[in-house]
This record gives sequence, structure tokens and C-alpha cells, in this order.
Amino acid sequence: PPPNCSREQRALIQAILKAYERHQIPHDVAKKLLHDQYSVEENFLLLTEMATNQVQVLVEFTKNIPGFLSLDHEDQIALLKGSAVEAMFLRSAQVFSSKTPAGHTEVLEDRIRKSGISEEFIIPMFNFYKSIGGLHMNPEEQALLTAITILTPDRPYVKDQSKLCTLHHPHEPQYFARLLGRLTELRSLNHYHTEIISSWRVSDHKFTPLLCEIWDVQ
Ligand SMILES: CC(C)c1onc(-c2c(Cl)cccc2Cl)c1COc1ccc2c(ccn2Cc2cccc(C(=O)O)c2)c1
Repeated sequence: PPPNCSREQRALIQAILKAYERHQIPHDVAKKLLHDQYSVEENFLLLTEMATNQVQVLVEFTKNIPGFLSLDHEDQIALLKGSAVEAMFLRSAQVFSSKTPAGHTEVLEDRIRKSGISEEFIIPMFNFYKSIGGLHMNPEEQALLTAITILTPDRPYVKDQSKLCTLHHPHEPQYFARLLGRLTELRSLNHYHTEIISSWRVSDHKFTPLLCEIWDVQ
């Protein structure tokens, strides 16, 4: 955290970083990336398992963001539903740009490319991954950017938007001006993702109950 950061802000950043680093995908799930078969079906199933896992990781992380649990319960749900896809794009982008065990990122990229997603969505998706990688974010920035994405008040169905802004700490934007620019790119991926989901559903792909709930499908 920057030198002119107050003690209270430093504590907040530490709390968010700790929560972020505590919740990762279990290694056995991440390891499956390397071992399971390579058919489009197999890739879709593996990615579905990873997405389901990521939603669970995301909920745990969010519950540990100081102040989140003091928000109106319906707003908590609305924030999670509204930010899940963006937070998972961020998370997968950070995995691509981090030094995860050799081979994971290439295999993950390959499986995403061969999971039934049409090329028109793959291009912006991997452009985003490259642009996030180019920012060389440190863990604090990754954790804070994810927390900001989740706490973004202008999600559909969020009622109490003013309360959320106090959680924002107006001091951050000067550090995250560039990073916040990525949030707009994330929004566009949200729209692409809605199309991706419906094209999978057209070809009768099944999601897990948790994904159906958080993405309002089926
Ligand atoms: C339902 C499923 C097919 C799906 O629908 N949209 C997306 C989809 C796609 Cl294809 C791209 C981006 C976002 C989504 Cl929801 C997905 C797959 O979601 C994923 C896949 C992988 C993800 C994630 C999130 C992270 N990772 C990578 C990862 C790998 C190893 C370790 C860790 C870790 O955290 O330690 C993370 C989500």
C-alpha cells in the first residue's frame, strides 16, 4: 500500500488481501486441468466444475470483505449475482498472467478455446486476458480490483447504492485509475458471456444448480 495510505486503509487492504489469498481453487480441481480428456464435452464439463468452484471461492472471499455482511441481505445477493461473471473473468485473467504451475495456463487456454464458445467471443476474451496481464498487478491490486468489481453499486436490483459507496474509500481511484478502466472492458465481457451461455443452452449443455442460480438460467 502507498505511503500516504492511512492506518485504517492499510488494515482494510490487508483484510481484503488475506481473504483473497485464503480462497483459491483446491489443487485437485486445478490439477484436473492437466489430466482429463480433451473433447469439447470434456472441456465444457471441466470448465463447469471450475466455474462452480470459483463461485464458491468468490462467495467466501466476498463474505470476508469488511462491511459486506453489514449490507442489506438482498443487496448482498444482488452484488454477487451482478459481479460473479466479471469477478471470474478477472480471476481467470489473473491466473493466465500469473506464474501458475507451468502448463496450467496453456491447458486452460486450450480448453476454453475448445469448449464450444464461438470465435467471436474468444477474441475479446483473450484480448482482455492480455490487457490484464499487461498491467502486471500485484496481489493487493488483484484483490482490491476484485473487491471493487463486487462492490460496484450500479448492479441490477441493488437498492441501497449510497451505503455501498462508503465502502469504496474515495482514495482508491487515484491508484486504480488505469485498473478501473479495465472494469469497463469487464462489463463488455459480461454481455458477451450472456450470449455464450445461451449458445451453450441452445446446444443443450447443462450447468450446475449454483451456476443456474447465480446466472438466472434454466
Ligand atoms: C460454466 C462454464 C463452462 C463456464 O461458463 N463461462 C465460463 C467462463 C469462462 Cl470460459 C471464462 C471466464 C469466466 C467464465 Cl465464468 C466458464 C468457465 O469458468 C471458469 C473457468 C476457469 C476459471 C474461472 C475462474 C478462474 N479460472 C481458472 C483457474 C484455474 C486454476 C486455478 C484457479 C484459482 O483460482 O486458483 C483459477 C472460471
